[in-house]
Amino acid sequence: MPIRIALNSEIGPLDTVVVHTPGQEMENMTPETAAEVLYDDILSLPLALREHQQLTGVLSKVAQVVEFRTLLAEVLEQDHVRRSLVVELVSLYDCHELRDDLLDLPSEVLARQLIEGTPKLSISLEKFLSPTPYAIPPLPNTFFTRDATMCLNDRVIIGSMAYKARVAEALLLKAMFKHHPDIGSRGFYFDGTENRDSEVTIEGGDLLVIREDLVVIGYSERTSLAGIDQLMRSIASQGPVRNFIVVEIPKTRATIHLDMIFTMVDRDKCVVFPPLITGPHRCRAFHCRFDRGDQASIREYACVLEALSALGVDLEPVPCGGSEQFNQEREQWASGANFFAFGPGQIVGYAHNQHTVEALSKAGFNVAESREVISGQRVIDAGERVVVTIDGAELSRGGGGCRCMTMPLARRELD
Ligand SMILES: NC(=O)NCCC[C@H](N)C(=O)O
Repeated sequence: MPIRIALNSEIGPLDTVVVHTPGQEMENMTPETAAEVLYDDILSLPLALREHQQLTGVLSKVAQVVEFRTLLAEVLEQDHVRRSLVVELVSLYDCHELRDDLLDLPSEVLARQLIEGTPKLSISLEKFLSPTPYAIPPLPNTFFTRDATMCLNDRVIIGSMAYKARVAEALLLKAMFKHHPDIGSRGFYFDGTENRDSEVTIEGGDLLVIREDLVVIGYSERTSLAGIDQLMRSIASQGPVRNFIVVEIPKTRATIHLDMIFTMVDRDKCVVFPPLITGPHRCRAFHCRFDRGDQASIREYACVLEALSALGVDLEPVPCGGSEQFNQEREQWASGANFFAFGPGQIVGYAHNQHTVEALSKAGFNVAESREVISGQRVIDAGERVVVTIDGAELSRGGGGCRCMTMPLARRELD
């Protein structure tokens, strides 16, 4: 399965996507520790798994779906990778006493354990009295494969995570991209794990690839201005991206990333949270263009749709939650604007956001249930506009939707 990184849109027909089926890490938290690991509540793994299987079931019908856990285990077979990753993690969490035990584990067990958490050895009073049973903590956000690394054109971006709870995800994924023998790229546009300057943060939910030369970036709770400036310069110096539209979004829990309020779903359509994208309090957008060197010329627009239109991308907004603000707010909170496109006009999202699904139907999308797509009863025609719905009442309580749970590596060109 050799994979070449190739991604120049949000909606090109999907070839390969990385997902992570949640494991025990999802239940390795208590109500007290949930907030620390960026959860709003504790989740039930069996319920979440059932829903996640609907997502992977649908995507497997149309593309190659690869499990992060498998890729990680494969890359850990290389001794130098295993050694450098383990050393990096025991240093990050100050638990050098675990190094040799970890190095001795079979690759599959080690891969699982690095995600599910490594129990502590109480070799000091501080460790003995520490309230957590873990030396290397579980990574319950791993199933949001979107955020820690990103693909753009034929290269990779390694995120600079805003919270320590997600830093290890970036290290594990970086090892995968750097060393997996079957994954080929032209290298990294940016490596946010290199210089851990706390001012510089970048997460994948804030990066939308519109065209080979055009990217939209959210300036959010998770992605800082310092991060955006560095990222833009680094990408522009390597090309072919020259145009960036930066959208300044509120720094709130409901809007951690831009993809929670804006996702592209077809050549001419996007799903938006109206209060922040089209309404009177819409977020301003800045077109940053790099023509010469690392200096940007910047122009402000009233909103992202205006900025995109000026660059030749006209998108009709479909309102998350329909026409009533009350429903828009409820459904946005439940990841109602967060769709994943597996082809132009072919998207997957949560069934519980009924007003959003209805708005998509009005905008010309057929509605299909994941069960019928997976069983083969419902075949998706080439060129059909369709939203496939999955159950997501449990998954969405982890704080994200279908775009957050998918990291596309390769899409075909749009014609
Ligand atoms: N792209 C996204 O919006 N991802 C959702 C991430 C949710 C996760 N609990 C977090 O707070 O990082």
